[in-house]
Amino acid sequence: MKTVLTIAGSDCSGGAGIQADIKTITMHGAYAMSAITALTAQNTTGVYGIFEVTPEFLKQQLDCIFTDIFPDAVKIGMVSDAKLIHTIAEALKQYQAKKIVLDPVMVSTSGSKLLKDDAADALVTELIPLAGLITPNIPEAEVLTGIQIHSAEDMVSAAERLAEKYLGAVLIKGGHGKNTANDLLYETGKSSWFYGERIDNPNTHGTGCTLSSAIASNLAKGYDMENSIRKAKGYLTEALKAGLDLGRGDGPLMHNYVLNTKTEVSEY
Ligand SMILES: Nc1ncnc2c1ncn2[C@@H]1O[C@H](COP(=O)(O)OP(=O)(O)O)[C@@H](O)[C@H]1O
Ligand SMILES: Cc1ncc(COP(=O)(O)O)c(N)n1
Repeated sequence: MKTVLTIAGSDCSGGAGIQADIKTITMHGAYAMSAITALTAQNTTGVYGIFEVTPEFLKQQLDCIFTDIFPDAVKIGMVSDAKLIHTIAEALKQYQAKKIVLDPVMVSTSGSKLLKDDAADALVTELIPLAGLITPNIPEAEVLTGIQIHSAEDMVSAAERLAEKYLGAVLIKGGHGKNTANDLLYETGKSSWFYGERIDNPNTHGTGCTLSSAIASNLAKGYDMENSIRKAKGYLTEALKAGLDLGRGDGPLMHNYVLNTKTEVSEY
């Protein structure tokens, strides 16, 4: 069985963060492990509290994982603090972690800051260079490049700018566009579009977390970058299309939509 580690924050309401990642990795038939950077008190209406772990405890979690069940791929999500970012970067180098997908989480869909102001530099200088793929959404790509993105051409310019700075591949997600949901991959000087049908569903809590952990799962299973993204986008689109409607705000995806006909283990 392939193994995937997610290093991210916990979302007690189950739609984003560690919980979305574990559901996604499990639905991909891989073994999910987690190193938790922070507990968040949040639900579909907003983020109400963040309780970070200490750098020492994060390192302890990473040591336990890497010295026992080595992950075939690693996904990194919310890491709000510079010291925690540093701890992760050092551990990934120490254990020579492979296939690192980094979702540079900055602000939640509900509008809360998930990255401290003084941590953005550490993310850029310490963690992004270790990633094989980074997956910024449009507002995150704007912060990372200083380019205002209003069109598909702007997405290409931003991806080129990011690729000049970092060695890895860049996927700019287009979910924040109005009528489209097209994502752009820029890898070794070449750009490829992943066209997605825009689904009329306001319940998009955790889309970014889900996409990046699906990509990490596919990479762990041995697919190349392009196929890993194509398959991940297919999974995400179906999970959104399934039309789950939970909570009073921006609800979660149906990660287990493939079980549509048999919804409980007891039915097998
Ligand atoms: N309404 C939608 N219909 C179809 N795909 C969507 C929709 N909203 C987001 N996506 C897709 O979800 C993924 C995450 O994108 P995005 O929402 O931009 O990231 P984030 O969750 O990090 O803000 C991308 O593949 C994007 O194209
Ligand atoms: C712990 C955690 N990690 C990431 C997100 C971002 O997800 P989204 O952009 O869909 O709100 C979140 N809300 N919570």
